[in-house]
Amino acid sequence: MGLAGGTAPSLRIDGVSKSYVSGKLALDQVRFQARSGEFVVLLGPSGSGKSTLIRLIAGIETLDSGEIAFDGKTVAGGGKHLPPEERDLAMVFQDYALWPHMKAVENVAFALRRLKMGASERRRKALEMLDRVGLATHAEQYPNDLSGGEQQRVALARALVAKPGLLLFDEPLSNLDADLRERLRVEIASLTRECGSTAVYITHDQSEAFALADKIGVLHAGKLVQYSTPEALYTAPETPFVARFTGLAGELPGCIESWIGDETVVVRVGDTRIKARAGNLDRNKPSANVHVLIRTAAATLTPATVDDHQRATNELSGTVCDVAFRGRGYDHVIEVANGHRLVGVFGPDRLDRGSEVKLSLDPVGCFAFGDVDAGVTTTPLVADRSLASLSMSTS
Ligand SMILES: Nc1ncnc2c1ncn2[C@@H]1O[C@H](COP(=O)(O)OP(=O)(O)OP(=O)(O)O)[C@@H](O)[C@H]1O
Repeated sequence: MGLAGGTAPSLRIDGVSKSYVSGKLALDQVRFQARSGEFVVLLGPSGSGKSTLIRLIAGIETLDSGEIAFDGKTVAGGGKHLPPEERDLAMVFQDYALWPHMKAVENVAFALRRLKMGASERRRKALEMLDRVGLATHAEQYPNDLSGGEQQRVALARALVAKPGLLLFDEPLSNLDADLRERLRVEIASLTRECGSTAVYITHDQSEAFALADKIGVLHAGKLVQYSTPEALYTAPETPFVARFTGLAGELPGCIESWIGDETVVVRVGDTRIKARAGNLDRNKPSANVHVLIRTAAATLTPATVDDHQRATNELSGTVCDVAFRGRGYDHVIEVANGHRLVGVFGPDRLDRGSEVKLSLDPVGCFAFGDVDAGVTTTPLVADRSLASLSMSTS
């Protein structure tokens, strides 16, 4: 059975704000567009407004101001609010949300109830869809007799069976263990793309976001702080928050020594110089003290040699503090100048704790930011191993 259904709508979110009765401003002037068939991931920490935004798109919540349009037609805003059942969408929830009194096949067939087809046709399509998600043999079981991963597959089949124009995913993998997450993530990606639907997927997991997205929107305290391709987000984060939330080895304080053009600075850090992309800096507004934020993938590790006292630009010396086996190689924690640490520094060989090393930093993965938040740490908020292998040559 081919999955491609009707036409997938483009999606426009325009200046959308939402506050709750508590007075809490959950979304503040959020604006982005998705093309027909695009897979958008909204990434942000807990409380950043992800669920609120996806619920507004679904029509489960009403917005305060702004507009949501599918294919240029307003579904919410300006006094209009189309109910969820009139939006040609399906949603996959974190907690599966299956009907406990219905068998798997009945849960899936239920999504076809509004279409003009007989019960046997609905059942046939539901069985086909369960087969597509690998659950043909579980069709007659009730949700309570299925594992979490199986229940989420039923929920995925239910979302896909009516071939909706828009698919919404509310952290669908967060209740599953690591191995299952990875397998189901791949299935979600391939089935959604085969279906041709426009998709909006929310998560706080950056590796999931990078693996799935055509576009990633990063939410921070109700604001969409960056909306771009995964490659652009990784190589050109616009704020320290975005850089930190998408995986850093660490941050080193320094001061600007010179500019190269308008986009690159040379920062003096201890006894070395680091060439870095000028994050939020403006060469016309001097900002002497900055932090260099360093991607894990930007750091290449080699054992120190006797002539290493001559430091080239973007080379640091350090000491291995910790080493962890990661299958394909090893992640190291390296202490560099003034006790600052870089974590998740990948190398094919184990370098023992206490050994002296040389770090070469690719300028493409180094970002100089002024005005970084107070209380800046050298430990990234997120240091995801799976991103350590991302190439820095995507810019
Ligand atoms: N029903 C509600 N009533 C009052 N405040 C709410 C309600 N729902 C969410 N909020 C608040 O709005 C803000 C955004 O919440 P939201 O659930 O959208 O964030 P989130 O990024 O999805 O977080 P999480 O990942 O923890 O679900 C939070 O500060 C939250 O406390």
